[in-house]
Amino acid sequence: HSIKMAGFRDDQKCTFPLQSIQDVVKLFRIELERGDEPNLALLSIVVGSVENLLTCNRYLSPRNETESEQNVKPNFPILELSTVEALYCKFESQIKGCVDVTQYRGNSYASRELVKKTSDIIWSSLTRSYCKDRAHLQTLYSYLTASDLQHDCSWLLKLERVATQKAGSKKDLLSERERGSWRYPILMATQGNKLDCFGVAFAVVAACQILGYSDVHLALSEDHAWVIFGKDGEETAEVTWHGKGNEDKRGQPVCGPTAQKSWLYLNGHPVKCNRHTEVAALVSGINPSISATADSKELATLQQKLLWLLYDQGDLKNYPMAIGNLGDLEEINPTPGRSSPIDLFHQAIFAAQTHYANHHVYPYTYLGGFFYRNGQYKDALEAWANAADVIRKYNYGREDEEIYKEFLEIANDLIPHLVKVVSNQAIEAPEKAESNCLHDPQCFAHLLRFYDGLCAWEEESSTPVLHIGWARPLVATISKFPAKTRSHVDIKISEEKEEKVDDEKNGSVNRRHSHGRRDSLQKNDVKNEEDIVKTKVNGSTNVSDKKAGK
Ligand SMILES: CC1(C)CN=C(N2CCN(c3ncnc4sc(CC(F)F)cc34)CC2)S1
Repeated sequence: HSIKMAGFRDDQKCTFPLQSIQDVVKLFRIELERGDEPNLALLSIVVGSVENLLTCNRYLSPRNETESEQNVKPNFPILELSTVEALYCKFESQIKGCVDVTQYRGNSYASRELVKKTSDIIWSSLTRSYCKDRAHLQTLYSYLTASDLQHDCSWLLKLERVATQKAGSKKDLLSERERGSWRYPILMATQGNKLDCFGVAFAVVAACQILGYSDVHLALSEDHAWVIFGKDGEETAEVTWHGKGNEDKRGQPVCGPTAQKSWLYLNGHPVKCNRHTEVAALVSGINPSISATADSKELATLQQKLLWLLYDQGDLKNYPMAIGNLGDLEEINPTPGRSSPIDLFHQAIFAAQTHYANHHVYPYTYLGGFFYRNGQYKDALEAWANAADVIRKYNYGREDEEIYKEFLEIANDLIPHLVKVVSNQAIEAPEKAESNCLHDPQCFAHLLRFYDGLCAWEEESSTPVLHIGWARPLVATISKFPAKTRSHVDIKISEEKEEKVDDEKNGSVNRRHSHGRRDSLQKNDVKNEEDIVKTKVNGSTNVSDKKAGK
């Protein structure tokens, strides 16, 4: 049956061909500022095309012809409207060809069947087997074009070079524009649909937008993505897989015991996107890495400018990770007149505290990582202790590996390194010993709070967290703090009766006994209040706060 192709509007077309970072930013500005919804499929194809050219296809522009292939420095590809339209129409016809919306006519909200059907279309068209955590698999460009040929791309470039050299005279040199467009049909010819976990979820939302369902939106945790739909976005559905070796739960709602306690689902505090936040997720997902050691500067600059555009529109206000990504980019390449990385990381923390009941870990690890890289070790320990105060709210489950690895690296790699550096400082510059971290009880208090959070995370969990591999670095770290420092940390055992603390972990009321051990009680078996005491850990410094590096 004939499918009506919705071409692009004039204000979208007028920005093509895209030949610079500014052109792409202008297209995004038009999409974001217009009254109607930004077109997720269009923007994903554009970003994916540019990313592919700047990282996989090591774009050669005529000016670089003479330079040897190795140190080619791309400036910016030329992205033709025809290429983007062709890929968009391919996606649109595939989706509209497979979903008979007349079957769902009537209710203006999407149904679970429709969401599952859309997910099945994307899912069943993915290449059989491929490396799922490879880079550059997050956009519709990757889904709609062959990535297999990318490896042969050098063959393609050599073929072109031979062809143009054969042509001899200048006039036969194909213009970059023609060569560029000629190059695409081959990439489109073979199937090669690849997407990563996030890419599948994004593709489902983009497909539902094309089908006219404005209620289907992306829900994002710190390591997973699913969709919300229906009246007030009350319905949830898994649409993609998570991790390795986990059976996918596509079509099922996100609920039940696993979703309530595990970090993977953020205990009911995921980022619930609107169309603008979905554009922010697409931009956050831009991956400038060319190789393990090299990044495309152009692509990083594009990502940074697009994030500032979204920031200025207020679209990052409830998206802590996107603000964190911007902070990382600003650390590498500061934009004059803009917020500092530390300000941005604090804005991400504020967003998590304001919108998500402080249930997100990454805002604190963004900040901790920044302090660590910049040698501000006391602040790093405090940020990591705050991160541990978040994870203590959860039970550790088998799909929480990513955050487990994050804390493992902090505890067994970053903190031991930090402690080695400061103990060398104490030896090399004894006169500065007073401001040294190892002589600051507050640093030791942060360390204890960090480990206490990990212990609390483990309690009542189905899977243990800590093991002997954690103990060795812990002992080494603690023993670097002199007894004098440790003695100044007063662990207050106050006899006052503790307020009931409703720990969101499992609805139980948590109380602390005099030994600081946490013993969670179920709601119904309330113990005798008198033996409940409160323990507080904080460092009282033997130097003024100022000198303690506050
Ligand atoms: C402090 C860190 C270790 C540095 N980067 C971190 N990131 C955390 C993950 N990142 C993200 N940045 C924006 N949005 C999202 S949504 C998502 C889950 C996925 F399944 F959809 C991940 C993620 C970006 C990078 S955490």
